[in-house]
Amino acid sequence: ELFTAQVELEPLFNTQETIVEAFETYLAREELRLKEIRRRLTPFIERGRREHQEVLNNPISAFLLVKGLTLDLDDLLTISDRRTNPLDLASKIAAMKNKYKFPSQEDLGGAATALTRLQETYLLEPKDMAQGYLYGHCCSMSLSAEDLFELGRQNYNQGDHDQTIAWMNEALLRYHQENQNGSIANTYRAISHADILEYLAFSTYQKGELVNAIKLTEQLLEMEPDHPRAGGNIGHYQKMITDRKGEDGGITDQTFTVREKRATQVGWEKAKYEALCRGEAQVVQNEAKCRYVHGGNLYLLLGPVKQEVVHIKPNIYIYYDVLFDAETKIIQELAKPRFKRATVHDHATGELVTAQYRISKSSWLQGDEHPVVDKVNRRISAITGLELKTAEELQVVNYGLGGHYEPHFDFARRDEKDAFQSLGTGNRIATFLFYMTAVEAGGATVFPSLDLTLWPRKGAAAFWYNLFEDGNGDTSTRHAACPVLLGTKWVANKWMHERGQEFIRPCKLSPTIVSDDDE
Ligand SMILES: O=C(O)CCC(=O)C(=O)O
Ligand SMILES: [Fe+2]
Repeated sequence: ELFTAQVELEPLFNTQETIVEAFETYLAREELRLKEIRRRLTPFIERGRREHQEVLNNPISAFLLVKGLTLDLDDLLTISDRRTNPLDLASKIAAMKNKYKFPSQEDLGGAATALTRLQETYLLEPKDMAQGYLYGHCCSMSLSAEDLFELGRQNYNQGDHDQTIAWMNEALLRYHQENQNGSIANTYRAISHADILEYLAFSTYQKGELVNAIKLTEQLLEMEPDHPRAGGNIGHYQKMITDRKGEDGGITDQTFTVREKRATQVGWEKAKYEALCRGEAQVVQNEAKCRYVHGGNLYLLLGPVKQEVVHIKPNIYIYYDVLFDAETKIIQELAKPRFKRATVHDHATGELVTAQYRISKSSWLQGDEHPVVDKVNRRISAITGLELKTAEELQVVNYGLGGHYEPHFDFARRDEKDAFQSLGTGNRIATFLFYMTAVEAGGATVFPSLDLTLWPRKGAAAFWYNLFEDGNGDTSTRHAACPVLLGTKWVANKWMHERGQEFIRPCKLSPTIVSDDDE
């Protein structure tokens, strides 16, 4: 899949350019062909304008009249019917499929899902998105009725009827606008008014709004009296209404706020996660403070780092300016050729699988493969004071379209089937997370139990312990990566493990939380 990492979409510009070239050639040839047809038709038109007797009186022009409607007509038809040009185009494009990257149906689905995810998380309106607006940011494009219809259809296929209705309503509006300003020739439309109405009616029915579903289906029937399904559907809906009589009119959701309604749909944690992604519901940390630290480390004495304590118990730190632009570039170049779609642990089987709730690509960089990786590793060790011998390799991540990672723990739970057992280094004691890019909008790291949102700052890093001192997982460290709304998000993870930290952070029997003074 290409949609799971932004960098993987870059080659599509090459593909697009070649497609444009192929069509330019096609158009130029077609234009020539049409011009030739017009040129050959001109004598017919001119003869028609002349005095008929005069044409007939001259044997040459009489001959031409006869030739025109025999030989010349055959030639005209042959040229009108010439298929070599479209066939050339088709075979050229078929050949391109082996040479260039093309997105798949799965990519199309993934890209549409991404838009839905962004819409839900950031409470975007389809009518704004239809104009290309995202969170007050706009761009020079807008969606056509066909585009909007396709988004509706993708949502329909995923069984999301609220979204289907929202997009189809926009499609309908745009359809009428386009018809009014004549911006599209009706003969070449890929969809009809009736197509949109059918989706609208059916999703409305799926939501249980039978009266509205009947109204919409009646409109459909008016447009297409022979529609194969409309008549039957109306009968079916009417029968359902009769059967339902006497029952309560159904649930109205008017008493709920948007957020409450969302919580009933997706659960408390996800609703909180989304709110934090929007920068809402954050608790301001009064005790938060900034300072320069060196922790007695020689390396840092040469240049202490700026530390901000953004949360206490559990302690979460942000370090500023701990990754330099030149290093970021090298790390990105090293990571790109080895990108693999990010996987998650399947609880039941212990296997690694891809999942909709984690959309990104990542690769692992070894300390000895480039001096920069080694230097960065040593810097993490110096900042955190932790032993890195037992740490995992540096994981470099690029998020995809609407890329995100839903709430999760970085540590393995006791019931999890050999998550890290094979490594023999114990559980993930701590997480060090570099932000390699700033994200234009969205893409925060959020902690739903802590009401905490961290906005990516280029060159900064977040750090926290995942385990209590007795080795038990600290469930309040559950966190998530919000969908990227605008811009690019790259991060790099370093997960430190328990082994090797015994003298640095000796384990205790009671689950005391590391406090700021413990370092
Ligand atoms: O990208 C982020 O903000 C968080 C990433 C994360 O939690 C992870 O990769 O485990
Ligand atoms: Fe994580």
